[in-house]
Parts: sequence; C-alpha cells; structure tokens
Amino acid sequence: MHDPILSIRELCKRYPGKRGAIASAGVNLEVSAGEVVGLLGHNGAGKTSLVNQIVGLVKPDSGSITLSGVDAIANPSKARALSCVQAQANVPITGLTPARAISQVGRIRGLSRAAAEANTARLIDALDLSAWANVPAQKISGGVARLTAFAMAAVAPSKLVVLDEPTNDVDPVRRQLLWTQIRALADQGAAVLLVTHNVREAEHVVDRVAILDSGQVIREGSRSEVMADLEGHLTLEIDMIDRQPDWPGVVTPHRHHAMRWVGTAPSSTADELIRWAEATVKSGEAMRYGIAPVSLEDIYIGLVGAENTEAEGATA
Ligand SMILES: Nc1ncnc2c1ncn2[C@@H]1O[C@H](COP(=O)(O)OP(=O)(O)OP(=O)(O)O)[C@@H](O)[C@H]1O
Repeated sequence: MHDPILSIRELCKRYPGKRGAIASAGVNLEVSAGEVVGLLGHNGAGKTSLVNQIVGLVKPDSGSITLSGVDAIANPSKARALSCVQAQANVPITGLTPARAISQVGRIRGLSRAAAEANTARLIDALDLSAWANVPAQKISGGVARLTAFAMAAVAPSKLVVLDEPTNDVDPVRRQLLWTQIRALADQGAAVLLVTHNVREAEHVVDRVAILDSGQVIREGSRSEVMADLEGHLTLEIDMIDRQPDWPGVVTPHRHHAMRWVGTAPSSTADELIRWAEATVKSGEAMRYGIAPVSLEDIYIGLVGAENTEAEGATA
C-alpha cells in the first residue's frame, strides 16, 4: 500500500462535562492516496467527531493525526488547507446559484477561472444538475443542495477528501451518479474518507471499511477481510405472516424486524433453502422470500445491531 495521506493513532476525545460523551476511544485509522475508506457506524458512534478532529474543529485529548506528514492537531489551519470536507450540514450558499458556489470554491482553492468553470461544468453534468445549475440557492431542493455541497468539495480536490453522509436527501438515480464521482475522486489520486449509513450502496465503492462503535474501530479491513467470517454464505430473508419461521437446520438465525426474518446458511445449501422457502410460502405461512450472497450490510448489522441501522428496526 502507499504511504497513508491520513494517519490516526490512538485518538481519544471525551466532550467536557460531568457526563460528557466519549467520542473517540483510541481510534486508529489510515487512508492512502487512491482509496475510498468507508467509515460506518450508528448514530452517535463518533464519526462526525472524528471528522471534526481531523480538520481541527474539535481538539482531541490525546493521540495523533498526521495529514500528508503534517501534525494536524498542532496545525489545524494547515490540516484544513490539506483537506476538502463535505460537512454533515450543508454550507449555506444563499445568494448564489449552485454553479456559482461550486466554481467560487474552485477559485478559492487555487484553480484558474477557466479550470474552475470547466470542473464545475463537468460535475454539474456528471451529477445531472444542469436544470438547477443557475437557479438561486433558496429555490433548490435538499437533494440538489446536497449534491452541490459534494461538488463544492470535489471541484478542486486536495490530497484528502472527507465526505460526511454525502448521499443524504439524494434521489436513488442521482445517488448512483454520486457514487461514481466519489469513486472517481480516489481513482484520480485523492485519499477519500467516506462517512455513511448507506452500507448497501457504499459496499460497491469502498476499498476498505472501518466500523466505529462507541468511539472505537471494532472491525477494519477490505470488504473481503471484513466479510471473511461469512464468506461463501447466503442470506435468506422471508416475510412471515403471523409467526416466526421454523428454520431448516442449516440456517443460522440472524435478525428480524416486524414480519421480516433473516438467516444465513452456507451457499452449498441453496437448493435446500429454496425448497424450504417455497414450501413455506405455498403453505400460506410466508408472503415472499429472497436469497442473496451475504452482504457487507449483513456483517455490519451483525456487529452493531439492527436497531442501529437504516435498513432494519429491531434485533431478533
Ligand atoms: N459538541 C458536542 N458536545 C458534547 N457531546 C457531543 C458533541 N458532539 C457530539 N457529541 C456526542 O459525542 C458522541 C458522538 O457523536 P458524533 O456526532 O460524533 O456521532 P456520529 O457517529 O457522527 O453520529 P450521527 O451518525 O448521528 O451523525 C455522541 O454521544 C454525541 O452525543
């Protein structure tokens, strides 16, 4: 692997006050040029606090953050200059249009007028924003504002690009365009730290993931490393009508939410799973079922609990 652009070691942060939350409890994390690292974690896991410490908005209690060889804790303004951040809350651009806001950030970040305008036009086209490019910001939708904020971070990318929930409010079609642009940032050489709850879609874009829970990285690695425990397994989802499933012996129950029950089983048992699920639907006990290879989202839910994910609401 390349030398990391971002290197975080044993980072600790507790917010002040008698019952101050522990936001980072010994975080270690690296992001290298050319890779997208997905930072996953439930609400309150400490993701935004970590981002804020990287760019010097929150001061850690201990540990180190090195950004392109610079001590980011001692030099917060240098850290901000070395990184482009799409914050969780959009920067207000009232009085501007999306095109103007994007190209102005390009200019502030040192691009010539021509380069800023060319990059702005390219991003507007790639994100399918042409219809809103010249509309006053106060008239644009939340999703367009979110995509504009992404383009503002991507128009003149620095060595590190940090994206905090870039897909929030974005429609499914434009989310696909956005994922392509996120991947492109890394392919063009940036180190990308991507904070997201959207594990299902991010799975196809990230090179590595770090799962944060209560301020600690509880699992980290490439997709296949993180999924090693359930490599070669299938996920069986079945919507039961009014009772729990009488799973076949090959299934390990995983979780359930409302009527949907989820279990995993070795891929070699696919025929048996289909026979059992077909019979359960035919008997009227279930409405439908689905079988798919185990996903990163299944691993994530297994680690942090279904109540902490967007996709599910409760554990078994
Ligand atoms: N400024 C602050 N002062 C005190 N506590 C804070 C502050 N900001 C965050 N916290 C607490 O620190 C913990 C981590 O919060 P943080 O916002 O970093 O989590 P997160 O993983 O980004 O959550 P989300 O996905 O909801 O954005 C939480 O318990 C939160 O309540």
